[in-house]
Amino acid sequence: MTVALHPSIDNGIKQGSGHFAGGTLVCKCSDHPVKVGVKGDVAHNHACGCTKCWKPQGATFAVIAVVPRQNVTVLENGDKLQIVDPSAVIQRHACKACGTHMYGRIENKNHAFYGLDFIHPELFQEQGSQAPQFAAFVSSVIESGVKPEEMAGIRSRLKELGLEPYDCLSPALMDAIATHSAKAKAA
Ligand SMILES: N[C@@H](CCC(=O)N[C@@H](CS)C(=O)NCC(=O)O)C(=O)O
Ligand SMILES: [Zn+2]
Ligand SMILES: [Zn+2]
Repeated sequence: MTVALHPSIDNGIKQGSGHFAGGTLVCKCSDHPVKVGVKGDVAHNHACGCTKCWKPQGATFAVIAVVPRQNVTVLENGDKLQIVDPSAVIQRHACKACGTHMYGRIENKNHAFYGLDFIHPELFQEQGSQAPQFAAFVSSVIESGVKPEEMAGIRSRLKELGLEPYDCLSPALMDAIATHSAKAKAA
C-alpha cells in the first residue's frame, strides 16, 4: 500500500492550468460555510508537514500556498472565523464550527513574507490553481505521531510524486528569508 500523504496529491499531482484567475475557498460546514474570495493564482504551493498548518482528516501533510494579502476577501459567514493562535507568526483564521483554516496572515511588517497570506488550494471550488511544487517541514510529521522509521517511505513517496522533500522550506524560500535578514541587518 502506498503511503497516504494528502488526498489532493495521493493519486498523483494534478498540474495547474497556468491561467487560474482566482476562486472561492469554502470551509467544510454544510450549513453557512465560510467563503473566502481569492484573486489570481497562488504561488509557492507546497506540502507542509508542520504541526501548525491545517490538514484534512487523516492527512499527514497540509497543502498550502501564498497569495498577496490584498487579493484575499472574506465573502460569507466571516463571523465564524477566529484566530487559532494570536501569538504565532502566521495568524491562522479558522472556522470555529468545522476547524478548517481559511487563511493565514502575517501582521509583522518586518517579516520576510509580510504581504502574503497562506491558503489551502484544495478548498477552492474551482479547478486549475498551481500544483504543489515541493514538500516543506517533512521531518516535522514526527511531531504529529509519525514514527521515525516511516520517514524513508514518506520521503521516497514525495519524490515519486515530484515533490522534493525539505526539512525546512525550499532553498529558494530559505534564500529569500536570508536575503531579507541580511538587508535588515545592513540597514
Ligand atoms: N517543527 C515545528 C515547525 C513549525 C514551523 O516553523 N512552521 C513553519 C511552516 S508553516 C512556519 O513558518 N511557522 C510559522 C507559524 O506557524 O506561525 C512544528 O511542526 O510545529
Ligand atoms: Zn466551517
Ligand atoms: Zn506549516
